[in-house]
Amino acid sequence: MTKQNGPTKERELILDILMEILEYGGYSHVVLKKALDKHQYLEKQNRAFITRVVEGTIEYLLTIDAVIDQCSKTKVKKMKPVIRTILRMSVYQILKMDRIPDSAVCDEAVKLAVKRKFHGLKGFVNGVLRTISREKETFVFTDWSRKYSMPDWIIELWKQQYPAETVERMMQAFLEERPTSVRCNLDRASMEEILQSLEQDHVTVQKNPLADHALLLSGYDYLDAVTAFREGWITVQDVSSSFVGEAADPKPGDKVLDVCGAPGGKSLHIADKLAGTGQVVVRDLTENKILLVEDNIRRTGFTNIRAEVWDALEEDPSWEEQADIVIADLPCSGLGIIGKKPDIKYQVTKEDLEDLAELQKDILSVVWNYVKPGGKLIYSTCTIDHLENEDQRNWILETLPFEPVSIEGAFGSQIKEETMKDGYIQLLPGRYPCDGFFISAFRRKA
Ligand SMILES: C[S@@+](CC[C@H](N)C(=O)[O-])C[C@H]1O[C@@H](n2cnc3c(N)ncnc32)[C@H](O)[C@@H]1O
Repeated sequence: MTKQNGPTKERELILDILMEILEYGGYSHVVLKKALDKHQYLEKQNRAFITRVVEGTIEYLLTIDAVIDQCSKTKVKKMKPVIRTILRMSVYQILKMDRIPDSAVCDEAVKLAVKRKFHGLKGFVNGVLRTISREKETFVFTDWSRKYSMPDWIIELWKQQYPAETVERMMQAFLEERPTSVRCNLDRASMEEILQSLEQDHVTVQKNPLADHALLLSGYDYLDAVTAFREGWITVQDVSSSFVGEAADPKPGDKVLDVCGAPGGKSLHIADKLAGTGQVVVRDLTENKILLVEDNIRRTGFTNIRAEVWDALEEDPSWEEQADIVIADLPCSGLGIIGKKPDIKYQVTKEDLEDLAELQKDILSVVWNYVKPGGKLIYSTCTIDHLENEDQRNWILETLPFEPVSIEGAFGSQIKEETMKDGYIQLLPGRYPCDGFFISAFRRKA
């Protein structure tokens, strides 16, 4: 680690990144990626340290704040934003990173406070952190909100919908370390070629237990430096999300419309499955989103896919009854991907769920008519919440001219749920080693 009189560069960066996320509402994955891209000169281990402390502090924020509040007269909410951020990132290191001596964490925190012109508060920072370090074995929370750092309203919502053990397992799973989940573009390269290339780049690879087309990667620095990624042989996509392509099960020559498709994960998978035949059109709301899709199309090199800006709420008569498959992977609350994007649990509100459910219905009311009679509609979300999932499926069956299509066996032998014969599944973290995801498949009645 780069040592200097002031705080280390890495800790200054962590402070800046966390300030942007926790005080100004930035998305953790976006802010972190931007910072790491800008500081590519940092060594791999320092970049890994930054990522771990930023992600960990956000994941455990409610637990960390409860610990600080127990040991400080001034409560976290009343503290100066810079000071509370220094304390939060330091408490994460004290509680969760054994290899760093607590005394070093305290010293660095004091240096950070001084560097950010809070000389007068260095005694306070030092005092709070030394107390926490001394008493750390005593912080045992039994209530789920502080134990798993989950807002009460989300716990209550899930407890109304699932058995308590399922909810607890889910929250435990969200806090587990996750390698990067990638899907292999098997029309671009064979699994053998991909594995060989990853090995040459010294990437640690595990087979994904849930699907033959998916791998779990770790031990790399940036993805852009991994040959298999640069060549477009792999795409970052959770295995649960790749099941949308499996449920769609496109046939050679199919015409597919993905109405809310950036950055293109599901569409690229379908383009891969179509093996150069058919046509996939990916739409999203803004030019910036479509640029992301186009980057991915360029990188993967598929020629049977294109992207365009289109508001899914706006009817497009040119697509009426034209699509063999419509993918409606709609905007949702994202409660299933809290493990990857932990800031979601603090940002989403109960009202958001209701607004999103309305938006999903509004979009579905337009896009269903693009499916040709006998064609398929796939409705999916990356959330865990009946209002956006099972209730929407029921609404589709009651309101639109669709019937369920069985997805039994569609995701390989490891995924078995009773509901699959009725054309839907709610994947739950903790039950399966993947994100929380909802997929439902329908056929338009002739
Ligand atoms: C869940 S994400 C899609 C992820 C994508 N299917 C994938 O696999 O990469 C939902 C997308 O819907 C887009 N979106 C939201 N409102 C929209 C609208 N009215 N029309 C088109 N796209 C919209 C968002 O910009 C976002 O990219």
